Amino acid sequence: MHHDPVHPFVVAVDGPAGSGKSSVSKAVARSLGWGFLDTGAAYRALAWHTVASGVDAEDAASVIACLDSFDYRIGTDPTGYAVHVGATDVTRAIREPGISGVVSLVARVPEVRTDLIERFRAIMAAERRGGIVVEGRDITTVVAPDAPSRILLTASEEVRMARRSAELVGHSAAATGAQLRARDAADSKVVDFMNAADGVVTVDSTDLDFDQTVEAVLAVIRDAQVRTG
Ligand SMILES: Nc1ncnc2c1ncn2[C@@H]1O[C@H](COP(=O)(O)OP(=O)(O)OP(=O)(O)O)[C@@H](O)[C@H]1O
Ligand SMILES: Nc1ccn([C@@H]2O[C@H](COP(=O)(O)O)[C@@H](O)[C@H]2O)c(=O)n1
Repeated sequence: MHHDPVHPFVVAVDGPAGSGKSSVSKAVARSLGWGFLDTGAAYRALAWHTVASGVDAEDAASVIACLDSFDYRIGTDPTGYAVHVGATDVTRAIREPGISGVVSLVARVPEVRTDLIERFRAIMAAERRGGIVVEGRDITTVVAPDAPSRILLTASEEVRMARRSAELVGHSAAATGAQLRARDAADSKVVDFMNAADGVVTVDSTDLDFDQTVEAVLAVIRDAQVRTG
């Protein structure tokens, strides 16, 4: 398959919670001078919007109704990444455990997925840098199954829980770990991001530090660039 120079080179990255998808993908995009799209941020922003609208995230019909007023914007610049819903900057608020605790309820609704996937594809098509690193749960399989480089970024559950706990100061490690595990269990019912689909390269960062993981992902991308000409 040859890469079309008119369109950005798409790197699709999937993996479980806390595997390093967003931090590693952002660093990879920065190093290549490419764009970066965090699709989980959109599901989180919609969860934030439903909560802010007083909607029960368990009620799929009300969540679907929220899509009409979901004015979500995200940049693809890996050095200046921000998420807005309307005029509100929700970049930090969407990382709070309260949102992590309800986001899977929103993400399991098929109409939500169809709507957001359309938005992701429009953002990818509008990218004017040479490439874009897109990360989430179903990027390698549903959003961009034809991407020239597709990666499953994983790490043992123990390591992922430890990394996430180190990040969330002031929250109990046990509660953080339980939430991560519960989110993976709920999300796995919707898409398979624990097993690499055909043609997807696994990068396991359990025994790698951050820089080594970024380098391993860059090596996979370089191989794909050689393969696709
Ligand atoms: N190889 C690594 N070595 C050490 N720390 C890492 C490594 N990869 C990621 N991290 C750290 O692990 C934490 C979780 O990473 P990140 O938020 O990027 O994961 P994620 O997969 O996007 O998670 P989520 O799906 O929950 O949003 C961050 O603090 C990040 O800096
Ligand atoms: N492609 C995706 C990306 C994310 N989700 C859902 O959003 C949640 C938050 O994602 P993070 O990457 O920020 O952890 C995640 O738990 C999923 O519920 C998704 O369904 N598909």
